[in-house]
Amino acid sequence: MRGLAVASPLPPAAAAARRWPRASFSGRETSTQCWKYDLSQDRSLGGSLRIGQSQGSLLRHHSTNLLRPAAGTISVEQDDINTYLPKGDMWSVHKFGGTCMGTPQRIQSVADIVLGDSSERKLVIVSAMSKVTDMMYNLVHKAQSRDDSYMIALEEVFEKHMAAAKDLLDGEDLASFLSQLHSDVSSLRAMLSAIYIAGHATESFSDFVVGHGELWSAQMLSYAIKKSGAPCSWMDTREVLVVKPSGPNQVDPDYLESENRLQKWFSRQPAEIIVATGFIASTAENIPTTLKRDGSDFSAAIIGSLVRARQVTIWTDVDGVFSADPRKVSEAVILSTLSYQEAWEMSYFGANVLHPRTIIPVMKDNIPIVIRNMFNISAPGTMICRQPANDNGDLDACVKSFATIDNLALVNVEGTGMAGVPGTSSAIFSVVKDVGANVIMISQASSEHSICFAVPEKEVAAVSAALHVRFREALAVGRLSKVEVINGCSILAAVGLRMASTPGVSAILFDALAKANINVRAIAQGCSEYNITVVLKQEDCVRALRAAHSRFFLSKTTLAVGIIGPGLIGGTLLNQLKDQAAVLKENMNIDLRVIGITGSSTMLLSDTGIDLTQWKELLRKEAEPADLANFVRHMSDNHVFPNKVLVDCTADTSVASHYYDWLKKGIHVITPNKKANSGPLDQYLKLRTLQRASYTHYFYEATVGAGLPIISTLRGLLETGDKILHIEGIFSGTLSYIFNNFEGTRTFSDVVAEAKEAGYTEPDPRDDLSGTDVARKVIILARESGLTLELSDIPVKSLVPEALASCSSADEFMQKLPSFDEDWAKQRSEAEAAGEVLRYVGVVDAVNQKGQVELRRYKRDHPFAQLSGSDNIIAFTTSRYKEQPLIVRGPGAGAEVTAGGVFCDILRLASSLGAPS
Ligand SMILES: NC(=O)c1ccc[n+]([C@@H]2O[C@H](COP(=O)([O-])OP(=O)(O)OC[C@H]3O[C@@H](n4cnc5c(N)ncnc54)[C@H](O)[C@@H]3O)[C@@H](O)[C@H]2O)c1
Ligand SMILES: N[C@@H](CCO)C(=O)O
Ligand code: NA
Repeated sequence: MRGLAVASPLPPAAAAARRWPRASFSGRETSTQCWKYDLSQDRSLGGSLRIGQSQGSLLRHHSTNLLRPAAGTISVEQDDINTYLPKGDMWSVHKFGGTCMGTPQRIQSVADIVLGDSSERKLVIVSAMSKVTDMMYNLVHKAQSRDDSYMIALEEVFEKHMAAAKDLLDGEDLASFLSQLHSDVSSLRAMLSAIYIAGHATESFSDFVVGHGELWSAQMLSYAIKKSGAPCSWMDTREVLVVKPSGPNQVDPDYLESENRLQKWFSRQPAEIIVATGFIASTAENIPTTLKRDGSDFSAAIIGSLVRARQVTIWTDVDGVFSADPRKVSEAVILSTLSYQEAWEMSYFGANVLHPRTIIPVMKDNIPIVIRNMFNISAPGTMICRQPANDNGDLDACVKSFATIDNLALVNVEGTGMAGVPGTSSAIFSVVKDVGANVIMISQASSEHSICFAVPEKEVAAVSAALHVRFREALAVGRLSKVEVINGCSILAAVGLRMASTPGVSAILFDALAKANINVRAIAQGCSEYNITVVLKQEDCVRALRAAHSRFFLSKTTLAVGIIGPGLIGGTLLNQLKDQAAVLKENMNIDLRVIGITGSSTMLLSDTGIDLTQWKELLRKEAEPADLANFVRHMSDNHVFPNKVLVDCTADTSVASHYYDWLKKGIHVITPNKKANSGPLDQYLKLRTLQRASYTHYFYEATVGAGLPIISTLRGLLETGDKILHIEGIFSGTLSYIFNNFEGTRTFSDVVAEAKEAGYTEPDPRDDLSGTDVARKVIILARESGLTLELSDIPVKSLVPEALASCSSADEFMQKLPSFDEDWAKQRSEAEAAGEVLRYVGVVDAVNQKGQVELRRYKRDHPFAQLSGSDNIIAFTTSRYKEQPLIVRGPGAGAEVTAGGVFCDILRLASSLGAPS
């Protein structure tokens, strides 16, 4: 049918003029998905013709038909029409809403957009100027409530349009518009006066009044377009668009009648550009009415369908349809395409998409709708069509968007008496219907022991009460065990057409939720699989939305970081994060935001991320008194980021004692602090058990060997089934440095001071010299290997002279240390005389379940004697590495390498949260 016009040898304008008076369609949606063109009414056509489905016959018959018309019916497969129709002379339909028509300048811009469209024929649907529809409803309201200020209000309406017209038009156009405006306002005055007298307005009176906004805006725009010399008519759609009521505040178009009327209209006014009124229509009896809610979009879709438009463009003030509410998800993106069903689903969830009703008329004709921003013409907008062309088959791309609904309650009806008993769900939902509550989602497991559904929270009390009444007996005898209400719920829905045919989508969704530590209360997925709906706690909803969105969308794996202890390691880490953040974002899609830094006296908090180029200064100037509880609350209350990590860069036992609670709250923990893993065994085991049982991560690579891969190497051995026999090494960067450099040229105390200066020592160097730091590392590795040892089980040879153990500060210790230099010089020379060196080593004896820390002497050719700087060396002897141990060696202390090790843990966390590897 559309092919008739397409293959026409006539010039386009003439073809269109001929087409419409003669085009009459019937039986358009047949069961065989055929389109039929009824030529019987077309007197210029004679005979009978049926068009086949192959390209050749289609085209041949088309041209035959046009050159030598025949009467009868043409049926063409829908797909053929799409394939063979050239787009050239088809209609382009545009719709401009009230905001687009808000001022004379905007109306002029609308005219420019229409003129810039190179389609041969354009039909432009407009709403009333912004606020005018409300003004018109207000007139009616005032008149029927006997408020005679309706006269002044009508005057304001008049003034507004007159002013706009004077700005926009001139000469004869202006005169004729104003004369029409005058005459319309007079009839409105008469109508409103009648309403005032009656104290009542019928729906059609009201519709008559209200529809004038569109009549005026359409006329103004058509004059504005004509001013540029383009042929343009305006159409009062009440003359063509016939609708019938189909429910409260709802109408259905009468396509056949509307089409007939449209043809007649075209036969009278075959212009290339037509500006038509949105929103208004008439009944079959020619009584003015409106299309009710979302009226103008609906008008555009119906008219788009009537003229078989190439495309319907809905102009608005946003760049298109977002992948999620941009107020909640800052990385939401504009979708380039959506299928009709996806748009449908999304509009249900309140996304700023078209009302589902609007989509129906164009959907049946496969006419694409494009949503575009009139204030940003460069944005291509979102195209809603049958099967988006750019669906490239990516797993991630099959979810198009996420939406949420808040303020819901779940009702759970449970009991063994439900299974296999037909009618239970019918009974439940008829109660819900009687209460008038709206069921948002339903879920029933196939065991049939429970059925749950979500309703708006404000309706749940009535639903619950009614269910208790209805099932009183069943509850009393135990056939039902409970009717339970769970308040404070939200729905998160993932929408996407290709979820249907793509395995793994729900796995990704639930994985993202699990990793954000979000509990899912109920799940529903319709058979259409356009939508997976999960019910969760309302307080988790935005976080869930962000977690799911960032997992599917491309956008970054976002991780909010809280740094505790911005000292040497913490401070170096902050600087490394500053330098690397942009690269990570660009190359790895990882978005790290430090949202808090706390030292022991002050803390700095931010909801969206601290500017790391000046964190030191900010911490000095804008900080508040430090309070660890508030700091942690700031992290856990933050709903901007789905994933959070606390990085403990202190050496504090009390900070470490909180890890368990933080992990419980779903906050990941990363630390170079050895206190937790080398503290009391029971607490350590509790922590590890929690870590294993949750999706919350606890990483501590830098606790042993700083940035060297010690923990990860050990884990790799264990997890692949190797057996640890023995771990031996130099675990202290400080002591390594000291004995590597204590070669007779400098005193022992000087070398210790150098190690401290180089940042190798613990905050208190006695922790290093006493062997405690090494013992802690031995314990950490021993426990990691499965040994259940306490720190006190490790015999430690302390290098701290007894007399200095009681020094009150690290400084005092450093001052008094030189008095022991002689003793040290002696020990060193004795070893040297024997061709040996001093080395401080730690041992994990897994076979005998023991650990040990001591100062040993090694021959000069021993690998432990070959170290330099702050090198650590760790030798793993295992079942697989039995003859030759696996050795890891390198600098094992120092700010950069340690902070680097902590940073590595942060990235390990990001990657386990879904960042690319
Ligand atoms: N220096 C290294 O080479 C190295 C290597 C591996 C591991 N580590 C570990 O890294 C951690 C930090 O070492 P560092 O050398 O940076 O020490 P540091 O003394 O320079 O820094 C510690 C910071 O933590 C702050 N702090 C202490 N208690 C706090 C509390 N309760 N709340 C908030 N802040 C607190 C301090 O004010 C200081 O700013 C230690 O656990 C250490 O064992 C250090
Ligand atoms: N003080 C420690 C830091 C690394 O844990 C050392 O010297 O090894
Ligand atoms: Na390490």
